[in-house]
Amino acid sequence: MSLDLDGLTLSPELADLMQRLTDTATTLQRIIARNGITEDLSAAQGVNAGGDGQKALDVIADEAFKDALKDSAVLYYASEEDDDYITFDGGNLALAIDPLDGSSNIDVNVTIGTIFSVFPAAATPEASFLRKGREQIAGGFIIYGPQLALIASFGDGVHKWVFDPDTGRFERLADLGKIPTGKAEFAINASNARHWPAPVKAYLDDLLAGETGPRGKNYNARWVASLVAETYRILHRGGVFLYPGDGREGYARGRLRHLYECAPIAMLIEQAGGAATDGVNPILDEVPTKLHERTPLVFGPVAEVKRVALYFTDPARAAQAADDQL
Ligand SMILES: O=P(O)(O)OC[C@H]1O[C@](O)(COP(=O)(O)O)[C@@H](O)[C@@H]1O
Ligand SMILES: [Mg+2]
Ligand SMILES: [Mg+2]
Repeated sequence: MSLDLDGLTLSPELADLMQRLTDTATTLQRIIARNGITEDLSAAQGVNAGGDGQKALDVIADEAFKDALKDSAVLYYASEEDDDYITFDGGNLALAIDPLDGSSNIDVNVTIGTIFSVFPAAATPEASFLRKGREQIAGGFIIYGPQLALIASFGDGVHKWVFDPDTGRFERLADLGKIPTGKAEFAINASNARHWPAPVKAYLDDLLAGETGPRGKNYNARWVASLVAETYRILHRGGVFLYPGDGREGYARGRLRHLYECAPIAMLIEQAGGAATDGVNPILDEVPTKLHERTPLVFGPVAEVKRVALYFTDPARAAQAADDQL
């Protein structure tokens, strides 16, 4: 096995799936490393079911994962790149996947990833996937960056592996602990500020006011436009992420997809002692009604995410409340 699963009690089917996902990731990493030599992986390929333009690598990644799942325990497959659920001759698992996350970064050599969510297979694809994210048996992502890495949770904390190109193995490193608190750093696409709802505008105004404002400190901003990269950073050094709904046409529920982006990220964040909401309600308690459903997403340390919620529910207290009163 090239993925070290020692010490984890995964069912044989889930262990096999994790192995297949990471084997495919090493293939994709090699393809990504050669971008531009014989093929332009950012070339436009059409439009997916969610209305996003597809890049060559979106399609290559989706096909690679589908191929890798032949004869696996995955019965139902739900992908960002497919209009509908796909049924395989599988067994007891249902896999939702964003095969290639952060695709606007392919042509600029910036970190991209694959996000995955695993449920027990039920009688139909809808019954398997359209349920609370709390019922996931695995959630995580693979990140194609300076390092190829895997971050995953099976409901017992957040585990981390780094691919060693010398041995061809994903080596398991120390589990990630709690998301660090107190890091004055936020991630939001500020170009949408004029479209944000009032609570989000007010929250960001208070952060941007810096040490003379209500939060009393200066904040740093980061926006990689790659959910896997923002999540990796926040899990390791803290800070808060927001992709809210906004006033642009089609963005009332933000941009990110509940099933194969937000639910697995929310599982990791909660397992790291943080919180992930749609602004107010926990993502993992919400039930999507369709495959490509969007949801606003806010995540980070619990106190900060609760404070964001106060801007929606009790704006008068939002900036002033002490962390332990949130
Ligand atoms: O370009 P925007 O609106 O800032 O959106 C960036 C967000 O879109 C995404 O790239 C969406 O994912 P895909 O690349 O899988 O479509 C996220 O990774 C990222 O957080
Ligand atoms: Mg994505
Ligand atoms: Mg994608």
